[in-house]
Amino acid sequence: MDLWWVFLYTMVIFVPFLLIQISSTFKFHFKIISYCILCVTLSTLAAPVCLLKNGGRTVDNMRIIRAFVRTMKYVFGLRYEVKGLENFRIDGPCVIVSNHQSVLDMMGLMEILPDRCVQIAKRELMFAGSVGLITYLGGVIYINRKQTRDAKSIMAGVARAMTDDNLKVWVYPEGTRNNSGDLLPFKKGAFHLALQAKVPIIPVVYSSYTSFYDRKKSLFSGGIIKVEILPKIDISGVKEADIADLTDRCFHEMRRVFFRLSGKPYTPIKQNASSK
Ligand SMILES: CCCCCCCCCCCCCCC(=O)SCCNC(=O)CCNC(=O)[C@H](O)C(C)(C)COP(=O)(O)OP(=O)(O)OC[C@H]1O[C@@H](n2cnc3c(N)ncnc32)[C@H](O)[C@@H]1OP(=O)(O)O
Ligand SMILES: CCCCCCCC/C=C\CCCCCCCC(=O)OC[C@@H](O)COP(=O)(O)O
Repeated sequence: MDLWWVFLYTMVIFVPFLLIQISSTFKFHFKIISYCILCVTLSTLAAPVCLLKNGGRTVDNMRIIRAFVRTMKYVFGLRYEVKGLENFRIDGPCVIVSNHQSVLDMMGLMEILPDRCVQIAKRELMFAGSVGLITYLGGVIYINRKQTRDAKSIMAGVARAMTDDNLKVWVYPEGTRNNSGDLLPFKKGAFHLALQAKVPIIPVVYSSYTSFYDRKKSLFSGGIIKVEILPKIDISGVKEADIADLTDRCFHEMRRVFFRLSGKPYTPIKQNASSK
C-alpha cells in the first residue's frame, strides 16, 4: 500500500514537472527556429530590394536591411529603451563597440544602427544561405578569427576604407556571443582599428538578456532591453603602446553601464580586462 502512495505522489509531482520541462524546452527551440526562419525569409525578401535599388554590395543596403529587421521585435515581444542617440551624431567615421549576447542581437543592432555603418563578422556567416547573401550585400566585413594575421590585415584595409568612404564600423570586441550576465574580456582589434583610422570610439551597451532569454534554462519570453549609447572616446594622443590601457578603460566603463542597465550590483574585477 505504501508503495502505491509513493508511486502516486511521484506521478503527481514528477509527471507535471517533466511535462512543463519538455514544453518549455520545446517552446524555446520553437522560438529560436522561428527566429532563424524569419531571418532567412526576410533576407530572401530584402535581397532583391537591395539589388533593384542599389545594384550590388554597398553600405546603402543597410538602410533596407535595417527597415526589414526592425519589424522582428514585435514578433518576439521585445521592446528597446534607447538613451544617448545624440552621441551617434558625429561628423565622419568612428568605431562602435558593443556587447554581444546572442543571435537576437541583430534586432538591437538594427534598432539603432546609424547610416553608413557596417559590421565586422566571422566569415562563417557568409555561408548562411540568404542571411549570408544579405550580409554580403550590406557590406559586412568578414574576418577569419582562426587566422589572427589575416584578420589584422583585413582590419588594416578597413581602416583605409573608413576614411576613404566615410564609414562607421561596428565591432563586437568580445569576439563571440556571451549570455553569462557579464562581459567577456575585450579583444584589441577594434581599438587598433580606431587608432589606425584615427577615429573616435563610441561604446554601446545593451542590458543583460538573462531575465527573458537564457539558453541554459530554455527561457525565451518577451522583455525590455535597455540600450545606452555612451559619449565618444577621443583617441587623439593615444599611441600604439596605450592600446591595452584604452581597451581596459572602455571595457570597465561598458561593464559598469552593463551592470547598471541590468539592475545588478556592480562588482569590480581587478585583473587586466583585455584578453591578451
Ligand atoms: C533580414 C535579416 C537578416 C539579418 C542580417 C543582419 C545583418 C547584420 C550582420 C551583423 C553581423 C554581426 C556578426 C558578429 C560576429 O560575427 S562577432 C565575431 C567576429 N568579430 C570579432 O571577432 C571582432 C572582435 N575581434 C577582434 O577584434 C580580434 O582582435 C581579431 C582582430 C579578430 C583578432 O583576434 P585574435 O586572433 O583572437 O587575436 P587578439 O585579439 O588576441 O590579438 C592578437 C594580437 O594582435 C594584436 N592585434 C589585434 N588586432 C590588431 C590590428 N587590427 N592591428 C594590429 N594588431 C592587432 C593584439 O593587440 C594582440 O597583440 P598583443 O597581445 O597586444 O601584443
Ligand atoms: C545553404 C546553407 C543554408 C544555411 C542556413 C542558415 C540559416 C541561418 C539562419 C539564421 C541565422 C540568423 C542569424 C542572424 C545573424 C547572426 C549573427 C550572429 O550573431 O553571429 C554570431 C557571431 O556573432 C558570433 O558567433 P559565435 O558566438 O562565436 O558562434
